[in-house]
Amino acid sequence: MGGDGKVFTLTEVSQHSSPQDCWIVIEGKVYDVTKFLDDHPGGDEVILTATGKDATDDFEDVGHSSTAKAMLDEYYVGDIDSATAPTKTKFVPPSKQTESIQDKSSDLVIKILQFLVPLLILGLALGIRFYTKTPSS
Ligand code: HEM
Repeated sequence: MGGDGKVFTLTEVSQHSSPQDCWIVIEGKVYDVTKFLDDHPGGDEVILTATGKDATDDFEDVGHSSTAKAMLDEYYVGDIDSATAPTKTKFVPPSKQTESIQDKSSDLVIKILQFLVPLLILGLALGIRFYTKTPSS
């Protein structure tokens, strides 16, 4: 890669967030995309909103082509100090796991309720019918 192995903090990178001076962080690498802004098929706006943070997810979510990924190299200026901007992608699996565990337990509560509520209504209806029934002789 064409970079000189510099390491930047997220604060340093955040200082380059304008159309005249625009850096973005993708997968732990810092790119100076100032010259690319006008040429970006997705427009400069989206790239500018992805500054000052780890833009990996934003970049990936678009489903950029391998051509787009290969273009990154040209703008590489250094790496991000991971202590200042932990790469989100590395932490997605565990957080997704806990999310789904939480989801599962609340799913279970909903399933139990979905089972119990009709039973309660049925019981109530039968109870009312039992107590209001005119005694037949
Ligand atoms: C240096 C960084 C980037 C490069 C080199 C790049 C390159 C490209 C290229 C070549 C395309 C055309 C489609 C393709 O080949 O996949 C594209 C489309 C697009 N890009 Fe990027 N991109 C960069 C960063 C970003 C970021 C950070 C975002 C969003 C926050 C973004 C959002 C989009 C969108 C929305 C399109 C779709 C445009 C359309 O289909 O009309 N790009 N980009």
